[in-house]
Amino acid sequence: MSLSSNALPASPFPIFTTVASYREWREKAYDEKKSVGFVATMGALHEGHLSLVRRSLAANDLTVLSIFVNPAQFAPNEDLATYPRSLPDDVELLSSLSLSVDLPDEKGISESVTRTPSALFLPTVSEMYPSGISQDVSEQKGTFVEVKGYGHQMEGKTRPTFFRGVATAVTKLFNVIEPTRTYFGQKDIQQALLLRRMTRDLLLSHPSPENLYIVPTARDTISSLALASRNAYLTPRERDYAAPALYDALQVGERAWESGETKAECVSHAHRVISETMARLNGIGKERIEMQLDYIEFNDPEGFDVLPDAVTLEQWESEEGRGGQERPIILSGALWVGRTRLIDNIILGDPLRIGMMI
Ligand SMILES: Nc1ncnc2c1ncn2[C@@H]1O[C@H](COP(=O)(O)OP(=O)(O)OP(=O)(O)O)[C@@H](O)[C@H]1O
Ligand SMILES: CC(C)(CO)[C@@H](O)C(=O)[O-]
Ligand code: BAL
Repeated sequence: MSLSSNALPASPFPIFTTVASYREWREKAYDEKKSVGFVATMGALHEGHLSLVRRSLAANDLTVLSIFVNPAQFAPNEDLATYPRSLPDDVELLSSLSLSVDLPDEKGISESVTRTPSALFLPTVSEMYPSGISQDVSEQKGTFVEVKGYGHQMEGKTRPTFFRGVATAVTKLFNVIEPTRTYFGQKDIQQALLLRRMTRDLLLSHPSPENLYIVPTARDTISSLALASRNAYLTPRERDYAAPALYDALQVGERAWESGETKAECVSHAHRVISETMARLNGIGKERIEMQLDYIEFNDPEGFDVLPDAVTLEQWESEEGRGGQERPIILSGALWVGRTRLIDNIILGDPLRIGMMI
């Protein structure tokens, strides 16, 4: 797809489709000693994305978003072709976003300043992959980034090439945007933690690992369903009655964990929530909703190792259980509802210990 500037929606902020044009703008920000916050997205923006943008507006002079549906993170059998794309709506949403921030003026007196998104980076596939890109890893040529040992568990078990695609695209985005700070969502917790590790391993300075922030999951105010672009695939009945079962199941697992049950028991309680929802929704005479649980699991946030079945909260909190470190646990799951794959997670323990914002 090529993007000519007259195909772009009108916008109060510049939209850069080339690396060169963005870099000119970034150079000016360096000259003016302005900090740049960055939010990477695949578009079809929703309140979850906006919560990341607000965090960036609060802490940075300038805020840049990217919208890029990255082919390398979609396996050949996944939904690259149908992924929701809504650029005019996205630009409209961003155009109406502003945040009032109290800043000291030259005399140190606090004054209120209104910040709005500063720029959108909207590259084409060929701009991002000058050597070309195939979704089939065996056919790929060129340079790729792999965070070895951290991308095969949890989401990587079902999507084995996903994190290689994400790490490659995000490395490129970081190289272009050169953010002072960057913001990722808890909804994709493995992605955020893996990318923080990548910034550390690659000795990146823009952003440095401590400037990669993880923002809590934004949820539907009524059903608590985690907001996601792919929720657009859900039918109203799937969205209202089936999809919320994933978070319900995780919450049941969380309560069982806190009451001292073993990991295996907690997982089994969570599974039961899904199977009972399926039975309730698909009773005689009801329009069928296909639901298929991919996984519900407890993982160590450090290396994403699966917790042993027999472990309990008491054991995890003991010196032996977690090697003397006060690490929380990721309780996460993935559920198919119709053609939509939903993911969600709860952090068991103190989220600050994995550097999450609150
Ligand atoms: N509900 C949410 N709360 C907080 N952050 C979110 C939420 N949804 C997405 N994000 C974050 O926004 C960034 C961009 O995500 P992306 O554009 O893939 O949207 P998405 O809603 O996660 O899409 P998908 O439906 O494909 O999972 C990621 O860092 C992601 O974790
Ligand atoms: C981080 C990301 C923009 C990389 O393509 C994507 O995985 C996403 O939106 O979560
Ligand atoms: N937010 C995750 C992007 C993906 O599933 O491809």
